[in-house]
Parts: sequence; C-alpha cells; structure tokens
Amino acid sequence: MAPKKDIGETKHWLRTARTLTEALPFMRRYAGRTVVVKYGGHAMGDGKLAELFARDIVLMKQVGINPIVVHGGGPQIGQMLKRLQVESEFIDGLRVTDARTVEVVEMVLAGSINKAIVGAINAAGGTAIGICGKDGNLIQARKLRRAKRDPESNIEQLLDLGFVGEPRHINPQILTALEQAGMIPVIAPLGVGANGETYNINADTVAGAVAAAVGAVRLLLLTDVAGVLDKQGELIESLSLAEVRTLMADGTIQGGMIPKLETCIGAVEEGVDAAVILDGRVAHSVLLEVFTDQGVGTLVRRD
Ligand SMILES: Nc1ncnc2c1ncn2[C@@H]1O[C@H](COP(=O)(O)OP(=O)(O)O)[C@@H](O)[C@H]1O
Ligand SMILES: CC(=O)N[C@@H](CCC(=O)OP(=O)(O)O)C(=O)O
Repeated sequence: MAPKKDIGETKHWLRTARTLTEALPFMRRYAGRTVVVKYGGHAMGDGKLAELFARDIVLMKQVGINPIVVHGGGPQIGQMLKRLQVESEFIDGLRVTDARTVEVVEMVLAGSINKAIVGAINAAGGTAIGICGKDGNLIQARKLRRAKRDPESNIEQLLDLGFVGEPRHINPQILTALEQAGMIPVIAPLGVGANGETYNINADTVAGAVAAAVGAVRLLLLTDVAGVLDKQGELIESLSLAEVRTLMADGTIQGGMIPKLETCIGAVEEGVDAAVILDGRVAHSVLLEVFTDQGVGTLVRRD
C-alpha cells in the first residue's frame, strides 16, 4: 500500500489540482495560437527572474501554445554606452541613435542579451533560436519620422532620431518555420533598411508588429511597473482604445509608456485579440496572465 501523504503534501497537491483546473480552459483556448511576449530590459532583473521567465515560456510551448519572445535591453545598452563614453539621449521614450550608437545597440541587443535569453530558455528545457530583424529579412525597416509640436510657437517640427527605424514589412516565414520545428524564436529589435543599413527599433514596436503579422492571440509587454497607473498611482486593470488615447492626451501616460501604448493600439487595431502591459519582475507573471481568469496588469482591448 502506498504511504499516506502528509498534510502539507496534500495541501500542495490540492493547490496544484486547482491551478490545473483553472488553467485547462485557457490551455485549450490558446492551443496552436501564438503569444508574443516582449521582455523589457527593466523586467530582466537578476538571474533568478530570467530563469523563472524562461520556465514560463517553455511551459507555454509544452502545452501547445507558440510563444515568440521579443526582447529589449534599453538599460543594458545605456550601461555599455556609458562604459564606451558615448552620450545618449531619449526623445519620447526613443533613443536618438547616431552611427556610433547603432553599432553598440546591435552589439548589445543581437549579442549578449539575445544569447543570454536563448541560454536561459534552453537551460529550462526548450529549444530557443536567437535572431534579430535582419535575419531572414524578418523586419524590413525605414527611418522613423516623428513630428513634435513646439509648445511656444505651436509649429510642428520633424525630429531627426538618426538610425531609429520603424517596421515597414514583417516577413513571418522564418517564424513559422521555427514554430513548426518546435523551436522558440527570440528576436532582437533591429531592422534592415532598403540599403542594408541597420535600424534600432523600440522593442515594444517590434513586438506589436510581429504580433500583428502572425495574428497572435495575445501580446504581452513585460515591464517594471504593475501596468498603466492612473494619476494617483493606482493600477488601471482594463482600457479601451479610446480610453488609452484620452490618457495619452491628458499626460497620464509619459516616457517609455508612450511607445508601449501606441504599440497596444496598433496591435489591437491590426487584429491581435488583446494586449497586456504587466510587471515582469513578478515571478510567473506570464503564466498568471495567460492561464487565469482575472489575469494581471493592464489589458488593452478594442472597446
Ligand atoms: N501612466 C503610467 N503608468 C505606468 N508607468 C508609466 C506611466 N507613465 C510613464 N510611465 C513610465 O514608463 C516606464 C515603463 O517604460 P520603459 O522604462 O520604457 O519600460 P521597458 O524598459 O520595460 O520597456 C515606467 O517605469 C514608468 O516610469
Ligand atoms: C529606438 C529605441 O529606443 N530603441 C531601444 C531598443 C531597446 C529597447 O526598446 O529596450 P527596452 O524595451 O528595454 O526599453 C533602445 O535603444 O533602448
């Protein structure tokens, strides 16, 4: 006869059974669909968090969902630029990128960060392949043109952000091939221009464009805050596209949150079911979002 379970073990078993019962409908709903997860530089934290993140991604793959990881690395690029004594400036959450800066951006994003994430996923039992937008012509990009209205003169000026790009066309074939081979794509946010030049693209923007191109069921943007906060600092759990636009216009949303929400609007308008901004520093936040009813963070939905 099998030995009796002790009470602690039984409680743990019951909790696991409840978790599985709650998760099963979501596993069925998302089976065979793609979830794009943007892993922000601020969300990466220490090694333990990266390990938990990698385990969540592998688990998703094991239950039949296709995760695609798009990563950032803004703070890590900043550290390297500092070490190399290259000045760096942001406008509306975007790094002004001259020729010297783009070399460093490529080295950090497609090099050390991409390979660290690939290593973590592989160590967790998955098969990850690291690529950037230049591989397989995944992201054809063009120079980003951004206008800003001068508050004093009220005249709109075109800003020159250098080699900052925006996706012009995504070729998802390479992603489909990796997915069919049971592999997990890990994408560094660089694009290739018409003349072969490298563009630095905001990682949220890339995640949104990839999610739209593959018809993802969810776009998850992992960051270092609980989600979108209101003026009192309280988490907003759900926002329609119209509500997002209001918060942008009244200044509640600033800095790096601007490209994040612009991305959510674009992705949802282009057919992604919903986008979520959530805290990547919370252990298993990806699983909590995908496999529970209430989810976490701020959900951006069509209406
Ligand atoms: N309304 C808001 N709610 C939450 N965060 C906001 C808001 N407005 C601005 N932010 C800022 O946006 C930051 C997230 O953007 P960013 O630093 O670019 O993240 P990541 O590196 O993860 O992409 C937050 O840490 C916060 O400082
Ligand atoms: C144009 C632009 O700003 N590119 C970003 C790319 C990395 C990124 O987006 O990283 P996070 O997601 O960690 O912020 C940069 O140079 O920092």
